[in-house]
Amino acid sequence: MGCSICRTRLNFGRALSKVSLFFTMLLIFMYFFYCFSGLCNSIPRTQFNLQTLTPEYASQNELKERDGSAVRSVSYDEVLLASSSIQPQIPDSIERESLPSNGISVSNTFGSKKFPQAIIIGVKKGGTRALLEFLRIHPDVRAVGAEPHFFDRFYDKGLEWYRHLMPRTIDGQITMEKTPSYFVTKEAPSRLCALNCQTKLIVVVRDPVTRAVSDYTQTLSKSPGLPSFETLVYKNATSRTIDVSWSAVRIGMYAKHLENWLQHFPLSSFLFVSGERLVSDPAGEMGRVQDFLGLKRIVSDKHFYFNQTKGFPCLKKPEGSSRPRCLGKSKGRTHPHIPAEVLQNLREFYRPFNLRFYHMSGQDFGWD
Ligand SMILES: Nc1ncnc2c1ncn2[C@@H]1O[C@H](COP(=O)(O)OS(=O)(=O)O)[C@@H](OP(=O)(O)O)[C@H]1O
Repeated sequence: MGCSICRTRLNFGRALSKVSLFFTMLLIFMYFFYCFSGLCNSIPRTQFNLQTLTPEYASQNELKERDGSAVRSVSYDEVLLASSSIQPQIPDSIERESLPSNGISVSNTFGSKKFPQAIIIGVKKGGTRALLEFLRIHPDVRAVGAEPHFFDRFYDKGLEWYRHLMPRTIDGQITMEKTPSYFVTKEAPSRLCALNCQTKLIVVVRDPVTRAVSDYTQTLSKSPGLPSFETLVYKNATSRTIDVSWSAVRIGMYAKHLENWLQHFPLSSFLFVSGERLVSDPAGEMGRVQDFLGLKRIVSDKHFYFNQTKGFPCLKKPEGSSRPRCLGKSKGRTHPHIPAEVLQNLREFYRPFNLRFYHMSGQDFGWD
């Protein structure tokens, strides 16, 4: 009798441990299922800097390049994806000055990753970084710091790859990105329209002559042996025919590129921001941008001061920082001297394109 009670207890104990083992296994299985379906990403995450992995801590607000290798902030997402099969190539064009000035990345741990509702699609060297950084002060704007280059270089990586690059947003916040090369990419408008034809498009335009020189200055800074501007700008030096195959020239033919976009998007989808006014009156231009995006006018003249040394407007309090900050050294560079006659030739070349662009956009930018 006593023994049968013992046996019953023993069997009950065994059954209990089997049941608890079963539930433990079930819990582990559910956890892995939850993670593999991507839901783990909603767990509050930390962000850290590669700086913490490097012996020397970069104390400056912008990321530094040391011995040619960039030290840059890496989000948890980037590390997560780098170890997975879908690797987001962090574009070379990643803007090092896009980080908060304390060097610590601030991550939104709530909300979800959505496709952008608004994109700064161009133009290269127009002032796109300044615009994005100014917009990021707005509490209802969340933007990717780097240029995703999805609709030009990385389209084959697929939409989920693209969405994953986006920051999390909560209701009422808009997701944004900037990739200036979209404006001149033939396939970009149809690809973007296939995703969302309601996307708001912002184009920062600047005098195409100055833009071309700025573009050349950037290339020269990377390749000091580059031929002179005047060598590259002419297809035929004797006849002084402008070489439209040179990207520094081609990008400035705004009317041509806009025509391509207008095949897929109505004019009302666009806001053209003056690159010149973004420097002379940043608050005024930001007012227009906020209205276009349906945002409350929060970014105002209170946020800017003119830095005499830099020669550009800078932010009193950039996103994630309480200290004033200007854009990095690669923004607002001194341009090399170009003979006045060459600039004049280029100005004449652009005139018909500019006039057509003013007509198409309904705005006179006064470049002529
Ligand atoms: N606030 C402020 N600070 C610094 N620079 C400013 C600012 N606003 C506009 N700009 C102008 O932005 C030009 C660079 O344009 P982008 O940011 O579009 O360049 S890029 O395409 O992302 O490389 C850059 O061109 P360069 O002057 O040739 O360097 C600037 O003239």
